[in-house]
Amino acid sequence: MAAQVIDGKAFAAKLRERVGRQAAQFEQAAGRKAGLAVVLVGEDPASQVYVRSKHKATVAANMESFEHRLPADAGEAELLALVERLNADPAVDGILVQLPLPGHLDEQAVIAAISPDKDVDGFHVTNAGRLAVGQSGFVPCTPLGCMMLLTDRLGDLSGLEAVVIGRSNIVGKPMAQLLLDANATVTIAHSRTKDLPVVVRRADIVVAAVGRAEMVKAEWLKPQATVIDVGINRLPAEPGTDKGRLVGDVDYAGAQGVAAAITPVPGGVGPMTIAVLLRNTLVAAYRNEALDLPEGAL
Ligand SMILES: NC(=O)C1=CN([C@@H]2O[C@H](COP(=O)(O)OP(=O)(O)OC[C@H]3O[C@@H](n4cnc5c(N)ncnc54)[C@H](OP(=O)(O)O)[C@@H]3O)[C@@H](O)[C@H]2O)C=CC1
Ligand SMILES: Nc1nc(=O)c2c([nH]1)NC[C@@H]1CN(c3ccc(C(=O)N[C@@H](CCC(=O)O)C(=O)O)cc3)C=[N+]21
Repeated sequence: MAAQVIDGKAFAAKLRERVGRQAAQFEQAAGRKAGLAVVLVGEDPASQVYVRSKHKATVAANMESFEHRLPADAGEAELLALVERLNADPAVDGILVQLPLPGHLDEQAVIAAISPDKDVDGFHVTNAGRLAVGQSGFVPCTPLGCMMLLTDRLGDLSGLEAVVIGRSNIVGKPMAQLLLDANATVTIAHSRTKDLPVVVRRADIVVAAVGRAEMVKAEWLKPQATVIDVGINRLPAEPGTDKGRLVGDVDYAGAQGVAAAITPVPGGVGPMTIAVLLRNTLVAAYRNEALDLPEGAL
């Protein structure tokens, strides 16, 4: 039987709608809209696409969107000064500095400059630490979105074997942390893992966050596994076309014959990331105004 397709796009649309309704209520209560500032340094085309879709989604969810573009050769002092201004701006609840930054800029220093209470990406060490010790803070959008899809599908994850492939600070590590908090038995695999197919084979839940097109093969999967494919890889354009198609880190077609359920690329995790960003921004807005988020809101 073919695997079920986990429709992240539809799930994300519902989440954005809920956030939009709550954002309208926030505006009533606070006398202003919740605000998200996005900072883009340079002209990376993929980043420009993301930033544009974040802007549209923010406005559609009844929030204010502030876009700041700096040239690719902007100095670190200039970027840090902008972050400081956004930290101090009461109209800004959330700050996102689009990554990757051009090579001459120190990403860690820039992230460290963002106020943890406005760090809706959840990348600041304060928020990473809060996640690690179980305090409430901001959780990175992509892993939180993956968890929403998993718990929606599987309910209680207690005792399930989860394998996360990838250990980045923005996806793999926080993903593993969330799965652990949900009482899964968690393994983190990475480029030094000796026998990845064998490790993946024991997983009831596979989260692939590697950045290698179709690396995870159908034969690696345990039958009836649930597969969350975070990877976004653009294949080279076919002759006669201008853009290559997007694929994930998992051999999607093959996995469909083995897995119980799988997220597609596009239309899986990607749309969830943006929806959770809006959710985090609204949570930040309620906190910044010291208002209580309505019970069971999001
Ligand atoms: N859908 C979405 O919203 C988002 C999608 N992404 C996508 O997710 C993917 C991962 O992103 P990100 O975490 O930032 O990537 P990074 O490049 O920071 O991390 C990749 C991880 O994969 C591991 N890895 C690399 N090669 C192998 C291999 N052959 N076998 C096993 N593990 C390997 C690396 O191991 P090691 O640590 O040993 O080097 C590393 O931990 C990318 O495709 C990215 O575009 C990212 C963010 C959001
Ligand atoms: N500070 C920061 N925070 C991020 O959250 C962040 C970042 N920097 N840098 C880049 C990555 C990547 N990322 C994605 C968001 C949405 C889609 C998305 O919506 N993807 C669509 C397809 C989009 C397309 O067609 O290109 C989909 O999968 O259906 C993908 C990837 C956020 N990131």
